[in-house]
Amino acid sequence: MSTDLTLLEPQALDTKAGTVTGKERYKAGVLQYRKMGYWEPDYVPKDTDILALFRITPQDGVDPIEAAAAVAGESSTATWTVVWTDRLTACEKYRAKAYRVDPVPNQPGQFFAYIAYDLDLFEPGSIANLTASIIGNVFGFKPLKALRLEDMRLPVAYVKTFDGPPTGIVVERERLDKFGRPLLGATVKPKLGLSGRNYGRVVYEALKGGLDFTKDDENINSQPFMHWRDRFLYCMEAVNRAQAVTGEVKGTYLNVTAGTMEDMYERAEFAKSVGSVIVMIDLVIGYTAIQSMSKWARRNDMILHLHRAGHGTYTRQKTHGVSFRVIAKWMRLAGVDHIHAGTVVGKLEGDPATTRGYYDILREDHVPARLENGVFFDQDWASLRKVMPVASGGIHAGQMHQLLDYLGEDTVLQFGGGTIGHPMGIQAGAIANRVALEAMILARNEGRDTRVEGPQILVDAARHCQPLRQALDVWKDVTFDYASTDTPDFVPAVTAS
Ligand SMILES: O=C(COP(=O)(O)O)[C@H](O)[C@H](O)COP(=O)(O)O
Ligand SMILES: [Mg+2]
Repeated sequence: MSTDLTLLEPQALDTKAGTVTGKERYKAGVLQYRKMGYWEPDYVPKDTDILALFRITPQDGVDPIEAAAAVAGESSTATWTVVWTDRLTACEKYRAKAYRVDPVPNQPGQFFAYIAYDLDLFEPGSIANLTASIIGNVFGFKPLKALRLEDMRLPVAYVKTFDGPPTGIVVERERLDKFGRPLLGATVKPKLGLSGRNYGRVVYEALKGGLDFTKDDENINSQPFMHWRDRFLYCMEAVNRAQAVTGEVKGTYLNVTAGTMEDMYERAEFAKSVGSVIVMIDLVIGYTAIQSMSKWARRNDMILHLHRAGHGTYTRQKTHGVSFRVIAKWMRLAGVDHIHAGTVVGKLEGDPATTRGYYDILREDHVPARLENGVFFDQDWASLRKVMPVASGGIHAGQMHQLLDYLGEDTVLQFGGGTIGHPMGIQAGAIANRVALEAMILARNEGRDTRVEGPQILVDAARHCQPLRQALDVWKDVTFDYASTDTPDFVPAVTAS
């Protein structure tokens, strides 16, 4: 299997260093970025450098090396013209350095540009500060048709300036007393419109039927049909009753997303005061708000669930925006305990190889570069806690073997429609999911090949479980087989042995 970028065909790029030195360097006027020192092909990144890999699509006629140097310049110290005030600073150190440009395989006009940033350019422990440089002005830069941040290497020295997830996978499992299997959840549906009391009924039935969690949808906050306080009270009544009848720890992610930090803190404090073990926020609240909520969750021993609402606007298209693998890294730093990371088989974007990369980033302590999963850099997390990936969006019991196979054990499998839409009702929907999961885990632990035997294992389990039988019947033909937009650029090379 080949993961070496140097195997790429060299292209006719003029890669030689072109930095202007001496008196000419600081003469007033405009100088190419590569001549200003933002292209250093011989640069060897330091262990403490932050590295970024951009996919650049230069305008027609723009030299890719100059485009890469411009990205380095505009995302660090440069402006469009020479400024003599550079000389009042340690400018050689502070300049970001584009040090490598490769053509993207099979994508004429696109290039991978590697850029190194000195650690001193960034405030410790602030995603807002990091992103203001790395995805700041540079995304509107005219000489580029398009720009995408594909990956980052965050040095240990930087990782250590963040607290990371307040709870993490290990402690979450201990608090919930649930081991050896994925957790099961459901998003309450319909997304909008239920009153507090009806909403609480859905939560109760789903939890009593065997799910571990239910959750608010991303757009449920405090609307006229159900104010947040009503929802929190009815949900916690449901949680407490379900815990009493099942003897299991249960939770419901109460979405505290609101228009201001003050409102979010008020809602989170209330969730805590009525006994919730978990609160939820949406990605759209912004990086600083996420970090604030993470600190709150850490202080209050709460699990923090993040719904990645909005990410598709900038993660999905391969030539533009920010890859979700980078968002996943930022969110592990920022400190969330759960994050939606894709299902592969469900209704939303999720190529298997690319999704695997996200899951590794969230769950491993050391993530090696694996180009076939879209991971370009080794990433050492230096014992930062692990984030539980959440698989959610158009999944049902009939896919249980695939979910386990693709996503592994440390995950939350969330069936919204796939619980609440069950023909026998919500509790039956939950039973179907729990029985399907337990049957699959048992088969796996017995050493069976669940990837191959999965459908039969489900059919066998359904013989003794009418809710599972009905779930398999109703949803058996439901698949979402569409082409993925966000696929890796490298495939493993098959080598003869
Ligand atoms: O409400 C749902 C899923 O409902 P259902 O289970 O009924 O489809 C979630 O908002 C999406 O999963 C988000 O997507 P992602 O997890 O990819 O961010
Ligand atoms: Mg939703």
